[in-house]
Amino acid sequence: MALVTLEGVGKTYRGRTGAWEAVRDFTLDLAEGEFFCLLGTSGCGKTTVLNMVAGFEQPTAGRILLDGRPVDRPGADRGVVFQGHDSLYDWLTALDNIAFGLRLRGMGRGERRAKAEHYLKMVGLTGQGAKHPSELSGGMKQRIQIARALANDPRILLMDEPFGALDAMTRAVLQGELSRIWAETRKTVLFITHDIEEAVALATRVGVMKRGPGGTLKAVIPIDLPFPRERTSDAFMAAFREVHALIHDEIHGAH
Ligand SMILES: Nc1ncnc2c1ncn2[C@@H]1O[C@H](COP(=O)(O)OP(=O)(O)OP(=O)(O)O)[C@@H](O)[C@H]1O
Repeated sequence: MALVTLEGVGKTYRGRTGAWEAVRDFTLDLAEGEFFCLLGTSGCGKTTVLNMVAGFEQPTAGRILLDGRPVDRPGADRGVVFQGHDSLYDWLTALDNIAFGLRLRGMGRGERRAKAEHYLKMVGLTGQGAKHPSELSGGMKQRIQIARALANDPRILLMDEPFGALDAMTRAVLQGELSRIWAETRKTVLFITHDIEEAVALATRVGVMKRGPGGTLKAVIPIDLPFPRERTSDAFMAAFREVHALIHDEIHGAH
């Protein structure tokens, strides 16, 4: 059984300016342990899809199942990592940010601390736990967000362009780190990006979305390359070209 199932999912927003069909007939099964990158141009509905899986938004058509049960609200079984780092609590240290969800679940202080330290180490920030978010770089804040999400041991990690605001070098470093962490934990990941290279570097499968209105899945491409991935290899370039060819029409406006 798939871990997450999206069955004919649609989302029409209704607001003051009328109705906008952001997503139409989106169908996808996510298997346990896979790293699925959802790729598409700006406004095609990627965030809307992720927000529905997260339970922040409700589909207006179709349904979403997690472990066979309908998703109708946010839950600790889904860990969300956003692009910005505003979701970290400024008044808490990095370590306490990581431990926040554990505290809510009633875990004792010692166990909480040990777990938070474990994930701090996993994201390469051992020794930085006493700093507050304002004392951390953008890349470090994203690492803390990832550690916090993992600490809650969710069934799936939902990542919405988590490296979108970072400079190219930091971004490449964090992509490598995330790939290593995924190989270590085999956590199921749904990762949103509009960066083809990022998708090919990280994913076991890439889903390319068609432009909206009515954004939907246009194709799913398995990326059967070993990790860690060598971006200058012929096989990587071939996969890049395959995905690029699919998204080309979306970028250049043809339908
Ligand atoms: N709350 C909302 N109310 C009305 N329309 C919305 C709302 N949220 C998103 N939309 C519209 O739905 C469409 C899809 O938006 P979404 O944010 O899902 O796209 P995206 O692919 O994630 O874009 P980007 O890559 O630019 O973040 C857009 O046309 C957007 O204007």
